[in-house]
Amino acid sequence: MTQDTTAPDPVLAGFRASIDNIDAALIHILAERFRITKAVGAYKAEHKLPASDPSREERQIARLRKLAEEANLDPDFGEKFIRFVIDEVIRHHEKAKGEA
Ligand SMILES: O=C(O)C(=O)C[C@]1(C(=O)O)C=C[C@@H](O)C=C1
Repeated sequence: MTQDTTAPDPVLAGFRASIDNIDAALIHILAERFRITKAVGAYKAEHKLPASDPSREERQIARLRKLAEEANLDPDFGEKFIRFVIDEVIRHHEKAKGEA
C-alpha cells in the first residue's frame, strides 16, 4: 500500500518546524558574517591589501575541522562549507577592489 503523503503527520511537522528555525538561524548567521566581511573587503581595498590570505584560511580550516569533529559533524563537509563561504567572500573582496 502506498503512503498518503497529504495526511498530516504531526511528528514530521514537529521535526520540520525545528529545521525551519535552524535554517532561519543559519541565514541570519551568514548575513552577519557577510556584513562583517564586507567591512573587511572595504578595508582591504582602501589599504591595498590582498583579497585573500591563504595562511589565515589554513588556520581557519584546521580550527573548524577540529570543531566539526568535536561536534560530530563530518569535518570534510565542514571544510567544504567554509571553503564555499570564503571563496564567495574573496569574490566580493575582488569586486570591492575593482570599485575602489
Ligand atoms: O580574514 C580575512 O582577511 C578575510 O578577508 C576574511 C576571510 C573569511 O571569509 O574568513 C576571507 C578571505 C581571506 O582569504 C581569509 C578570510
